[in-house]
Amino acid sequence: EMDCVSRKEAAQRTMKLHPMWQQPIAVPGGHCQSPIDIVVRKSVFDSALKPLATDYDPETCQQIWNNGYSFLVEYDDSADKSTLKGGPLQDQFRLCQFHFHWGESNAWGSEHTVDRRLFPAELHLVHWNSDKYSLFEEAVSGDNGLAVIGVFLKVGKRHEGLQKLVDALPAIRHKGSVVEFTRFDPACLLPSNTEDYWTYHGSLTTPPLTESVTWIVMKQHIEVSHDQLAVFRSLLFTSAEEEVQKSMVNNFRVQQPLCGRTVRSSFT
Ligand SMILES: NS(=O)(=O)c1ccc(NCc2ccco2)cc1
Ligand SMILES: [Zn+2]
Repeated sequence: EMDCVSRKEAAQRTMKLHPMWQQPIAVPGGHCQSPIDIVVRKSVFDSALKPLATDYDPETCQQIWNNGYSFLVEYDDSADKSTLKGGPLQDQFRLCQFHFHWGESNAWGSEHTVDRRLFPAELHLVHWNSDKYSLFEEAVSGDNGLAVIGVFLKVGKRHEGLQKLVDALPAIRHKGSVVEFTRFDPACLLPSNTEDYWTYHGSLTTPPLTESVTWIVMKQHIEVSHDQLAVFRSLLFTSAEEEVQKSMVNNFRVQQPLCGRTVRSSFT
């Protein structure tokens, strides 16, 4: 059972187990960190939780790039065009980007787990509270600033909507590369059932690890093919100039202590 460890211990765990971060990370407060293991039988049903209301405009899709942690598809969030409301949220949130986390094998790769079950990958759709803030950067460290939808990926049939994105990846193999990427509707990456989810208060899972996130983790996964996932693994952590190239795999953070938080479910 993961106890609520000291910040030092948590930082040591993160650093030791997670080669991606060499420098120790002093997390702000550190008792609402993500990801977590979702213990289904300990989640609390809340009948007030509404279905997710996403309203994404594919015309706001701008570019896809390799930031050295994952690859991001970025959206124009200068107006309320691609929005998320409903679910556990009281305010309106704007989509700014989505990205994934995955493993070197199909046996692991997700950040959240469900009753300790690992998935080969996890999609994060990142939104910020445009009722309270005027920029993502402000919302990152603000109260109730962010809402991230997590969707688990399983290996199975080919995901037709994902293929346009997979085809763009060879052009951004190295850290820092960017290509134009337009008219992509991220709604195609959501499961058919957007009523059933778990929600809890947590953090970003990469630096700055700020605890401003309302997490919404979908119960239903999406399926992608083995070959599509293999293209994710062809990306590199390293930039073109670096002599030693490192495959972009295992870009997930280890589970963090729940520290007494309640995970609510929108379904029984
Ligand atoms: N994996 S995730 O969904 O929790 C996530 C989402 C977004 C960022 N952004 C990090 C950032 C950039 C500028 C300020 O902050 C980091 C992590
Ligand atoms: Zn993420």
